[in-house]
Amino acid sequence: MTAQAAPSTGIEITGVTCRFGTREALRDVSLSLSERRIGIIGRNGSGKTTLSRLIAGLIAPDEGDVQVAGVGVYKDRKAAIRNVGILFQNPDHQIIFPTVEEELAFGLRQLGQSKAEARDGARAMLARFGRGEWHDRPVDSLSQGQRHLVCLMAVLAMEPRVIVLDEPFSGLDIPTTRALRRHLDALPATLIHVTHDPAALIGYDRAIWLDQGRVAGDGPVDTVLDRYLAAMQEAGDADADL
Ligand SMILES: Nc1ncnc2c1ncn2[C@@H]1O[C@H](COP(=O)(O)OP(=O)(O)OP(=O)(O)O)[C@@H](O)[C@H]1O
Repeated sequence: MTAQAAPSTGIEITGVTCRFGTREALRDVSLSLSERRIGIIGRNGSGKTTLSRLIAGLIAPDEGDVQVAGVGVYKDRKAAIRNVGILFQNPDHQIIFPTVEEELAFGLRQLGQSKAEARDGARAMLARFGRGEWHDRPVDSLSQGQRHLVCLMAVLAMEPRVIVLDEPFSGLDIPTTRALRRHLDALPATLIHVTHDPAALIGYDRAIWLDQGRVAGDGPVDTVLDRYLAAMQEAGDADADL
């Protein structure tokens, strides 16, 4: 019997252009991502969130193709939720249920778990972050940072192969950030981490710098960050794009 080739676990982005009206958020981007820890940096409006949403299959490219582990993530949503989880920048764009436990259990139900399994899975995840008492808390009663943590726990509970994190530490206090960072570092999943903070990418395998919808830098973190920070210094305050 011949050994079968292992299925691809990588992310293949091929010739992707993404427009909003006449604005090109991404232009002809091709990336083959197989590293476990990948950072995406760039200025406001450079296309980072658009790229994250494409990888998670939440939007379709106008041109080109996005595959994760061999799955067309926009076309095959059922397979995509097993392959990719995304943490949005704003928790209120993600949360749909009134209580914390329901929010965490929802994703597990989507994966085919029974009600009881999903409830147990949700409670186990809350316990892992020392937030067991949150299970019946109305989401409305939590702070923005706490709601962000709920979203992250919901993604982690589903154990996707790839986790896309859009500014995962925004709004979290220092102990929670540290606990989260430790937890993320230990995960076997591939992490795609969108950030404005170069320090968040220390120890990462690869950094991608987006500028005006194109890849301006791609390679080892130190090299890409050096070039990115030099360019930001050069741009200076006068060019702040608000
Ligand atoms: N839904 C939308 N409708 C119209 N334009 C959009 C939409 N989403 C993004 N854009 C535009 O696409 C470009 C890229 O936006 P994107 O949100 O991907 O940037 P970003 O790098 O994530 O920015 P930030 O760091 O500010 O979050 C911007 O010019 C933005 O105005």
